[in-house]
Amino acid sequence: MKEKGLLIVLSGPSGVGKGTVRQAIFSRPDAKFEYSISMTTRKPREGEIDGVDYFFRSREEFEQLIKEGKLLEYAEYVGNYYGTPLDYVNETLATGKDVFLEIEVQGAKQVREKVPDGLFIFLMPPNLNELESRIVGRGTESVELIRNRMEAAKREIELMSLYDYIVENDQVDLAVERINAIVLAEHCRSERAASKYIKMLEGK
Ligand SMILES: Nc1nc2c(ncn2[C@@H]2O[C@H](COP(=O)(O)OP(=O)(O)O)[C@@H](O)[C@H]2O)c(=O)[nH]1
Ligand SMILES: Nc1ncnc2c1ncn2[C@@H]1O[C@H](COP(=O)(O)OP(=O)(O)O)[C@@H](O)[C@H]1O
Repeated sequence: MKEKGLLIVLSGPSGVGKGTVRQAIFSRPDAKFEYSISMTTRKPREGEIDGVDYFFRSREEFEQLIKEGKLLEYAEYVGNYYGTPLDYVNETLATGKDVFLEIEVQGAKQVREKVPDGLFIFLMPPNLNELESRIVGRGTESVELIRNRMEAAKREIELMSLYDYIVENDQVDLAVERINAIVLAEHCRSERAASKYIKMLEGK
C-alpha cells in the first residue's frame, strides 16, 4: 500500500502574506505539493478563474456542501464562506502526494482537530508595524476596518501555539525556502517517509 501524503497547512494573521507566499511556492516549476483549491462564496476578482483560483459558489450551494459533510473545514471570513473540499484532500493524500492548504486561522484550528498528524505552519510578520503597512498597502480596507484587522491579527497571533512551526515572512523568497526546508525535515523524521522521498528524488 502506498504511504499517505502529508497534509501541510499554512496559516497566519490576515495580511501577513499567506496568499503571496503560497503563489510563490506554486509558481516554481519544482513545487512538490498539490494545492487544494478552496471553495468560496466571495465574488471572483478581475482575472480570477473558477476552478483555478477558487471554486466560486453561491451561499446556498456552499451551505448544502456543509450539510452533506463535503468540507474538511470552513469558516466565515469578512462576510463570505471559505472551505476546503474533503474528497480532493483525501483522494490526493491516498495517492501519496502532499497536499497544501492556505487557509485562515479558524479553519486551521478545525483541521488541527481532525488531522492531528498534519504539518501546521504559522506565518508571522516581522513585527506589528510591518503587518499594518501590508494591510494598508494592499489598499482594500478603510481606516476603521484596518483598526479592526489589527485587533483581529493580535488575537490570531495568540493562536500560534497550535502550530508545529513558525515562519517569519520578512522576505517572500526566504519564507518559501523555510517552508520547503520544514517539509523536507518532516519527511526525514520517519524512515518510511524517507524511503518515499528517495523514490521521489529518483523520479519514480
Ligand atoms: N478557512 C479557510 N480559509 C481560506 C480558504 N481559502 C482561503 N482562505 C483564507 O481566506 C482569506 C481571504 O482570502 P481572499 O478572499 O482570497 O483574500 P486575500 O485576503 O486577498 O487573501 C485568506 O486569509 C485565505 O487564507 C479555505 O478553504 N478555508
Ligand atoms: N515578505 C513580504 N514583504 C513585503 N510585503 C509583503 C510580503 N509578503 C506579502 N506582502 C504584501 O502584503 C500584502 C498582504 O499579502 P497577502 O498575501 O494578501 O496576505 P494574506 O493572504 O495573509 O491576507 C500584499 O500587498 C503583499 O504584496
